[in-house]
This record gives sequence, structure tokens and C-alpha cells, in this order.
Amino acid sequence: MFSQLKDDIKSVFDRDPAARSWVEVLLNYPGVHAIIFHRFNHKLWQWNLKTLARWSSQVARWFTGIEIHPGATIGKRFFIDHGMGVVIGETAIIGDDVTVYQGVTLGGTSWEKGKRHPTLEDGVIVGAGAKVLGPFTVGKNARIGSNAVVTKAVPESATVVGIPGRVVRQNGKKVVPFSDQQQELAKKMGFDAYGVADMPDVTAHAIKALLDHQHAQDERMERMCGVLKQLDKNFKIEDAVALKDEDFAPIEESDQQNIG
Ligand SMILES: CC(=O)SCCNC(=O)CCNC(=O)[C@H](O)C(C)(C)COP(=O)(O)OP(=O)(O)OC[C@H]1O[C@@H](n2cnc3c(N)ncnc32)[C@H](O)[C@@H]1OP(=O)(O)O
Ligand SMILES: N[C@@H](CO)C(=O)O
Repeated sequence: MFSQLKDDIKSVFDRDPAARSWVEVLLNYPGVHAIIFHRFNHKLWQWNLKTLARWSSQVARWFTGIEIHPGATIGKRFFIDHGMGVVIGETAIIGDDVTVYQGVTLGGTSWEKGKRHPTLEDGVIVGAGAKVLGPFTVGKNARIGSNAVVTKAVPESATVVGIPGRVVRQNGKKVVPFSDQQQELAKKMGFDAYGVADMPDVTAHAIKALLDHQHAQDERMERMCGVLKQLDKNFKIEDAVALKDEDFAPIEESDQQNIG
């Protein structure tokens, strides 16, 4: 537990340019105080001293403004910067090297018991004031922008911003935002519709399909005109446009072989 705490404190230097010395970090970082409390409270929870664990987590909240349920599972080198207003629910699972800022909630949307809080994989960053609500997974190294409200799974290495949260970057590449209609169409076409950087633009896809069809029709029409010209040397396309249904005689079998 002590080496884990040492790693927690060391991670502050990697992720906060304002951190200057161990003494300063130990004295002034509520996020550090909260994680020290939590490492201990989680042990109490696991030893089935649940009431004591919850009471101690409330003491920590009183000191730090950060509320971490003692049942929450938190990996190595967890860093809460500033911290005031952070709430982490009972069934939240947090991987290694995760960073959260003040005002973040890792919360639930259901009153059912069981898994109801999110899982944050390794390296996730959750910006100030963001709310991550529900029992889904935020993939490795994903970033959640400050004040976002996220209620759906987030792919690995994605950046999600806004309300409702939407993926704007994946692996550093810009993701074109899709309308609800485009997402529906994409689903019908068999593409994953949420936050996939390589997902094709379905509107462009539909326009291309129409143009391909038009091109094929033009070619067919040209071939038909060629055949008609062979049948009648004086044939002009303008005359063909003016023709009515009754002007067409049934096609002879020998002509049919030439068409198509
Ligand atoms: C005192 C203190 O400093 S407390 C610390 C407070 N700091 C935080 O909470 C940090 C949280 N970090 C963020 O919000 C960052 O902006 C991140 C993590 C989202 C940046 O992630 P990146 O993958 O680097 O994305 P990037 O900065 O390129 O932004 C992507 C797009 O989202 C927009 N964007 C970024 N953050 C947000 C946000 N919180 N809300 C809405 N849009 C946002 C950007 O303007 C950009 O738009 P564009 O594509 O039209 O240019
Ligand atoms: N502590 C971080 C965010 O406030 C910094 O100083 O940049």
C-alpha cells in the first residue's frame, strides 16, 4: 500500500506543472489526501468493515471536498487535481494512470443495485466538471473535455466533448460529426455509428452511389443509341426524346440480339 501511495504522489509531478516539492504536494493537494484516505478506506471495505469505511470516506470528504465511495476500485498512480466537488460512485472501476479534475462525477443513472458507475481504462483524463454517467467503459487513453456529459461508451484514444458527449478526435484525427439521420443510415449500412474516425461519410457515400448509377445509365443509353443508329441511319437523339409510346413497334427478335 505504501509503495502505491508513493506512486500516487509521484504522479502529481508528471501531471501538474505547478507541483514543486514533496512537502508542498503532501501539504496542499486535496487530491493526494483523498487518495491516501481511499487506499485505506478500500481496505476497510474489503475487510467487511463497511460502516467504518463509509464513515472514514465522509471524513475524507469533509477535509478534501472529494467524495470517493470506499467500494470504488482505483488503479495505480491516480491523480485528482484540485479536487473540490469530485464524486466517485461505489461500482466505479478506474485503471492505472487516470487523471481527473475538480467537479468530476463518475456516477450512475439507475437505482438498481449492481454495476451502475463507469469503468475508466488506463490513461483516461476527465476534464473539470465533466459527468460520466452509467455502467459503460471509457476506453484506454480517452480524454473527456471539461463540462462534457458522457452517457455512452467511449472508444480507446478518443476525445469526447459537449453535452451530450460526442467524439471529436480519435487517435488525434478529427472525427466529422454525424447527424442522427446519418448515424441511423450508417447503422443500416452496417457501419459502427458512434465515434469511429474511419467511418465513411454516409451522405457522400449515397451521392457516389447515385452518380455511379447515373453513369451506368448514360453508358447504357449511349449503347442503345448506337444500336438504333445502326438500324436507322437518320436517327437523331432529339427525335427519340419526342417519341410517344405508340410510335414504338414491337422489337424483332433479330434486333433484340443487337441491343444490350
Ligand atoms: C486551474 C486549472 O487549470 S484546472 C484544470 C482544468 N483543465 C481541464 O479540465 C482539462 C480538460 N481538458 C480538456 O477539456 C481538453 O480540451 C481536452 C482533453 C478535451 C483536449 O483533448 P484533445 O484530444 O487534445 O482535443 P483538442 O484540444 O484538439 O480539441 C478537439 C476539439 O474539441 C474542442 N474542445 C476541447 N475541449 C472542449 C470542451 N471542454 N468543450 C467543448 N469543446 C471542446 C476544441 O476546441 C477542438 O475543436 P475543433 O476540432 O473545432 O478545433
Ligand atoms: N494544476 C494544473 C491545472 O490547474 C496546472 O497548474 O496547470
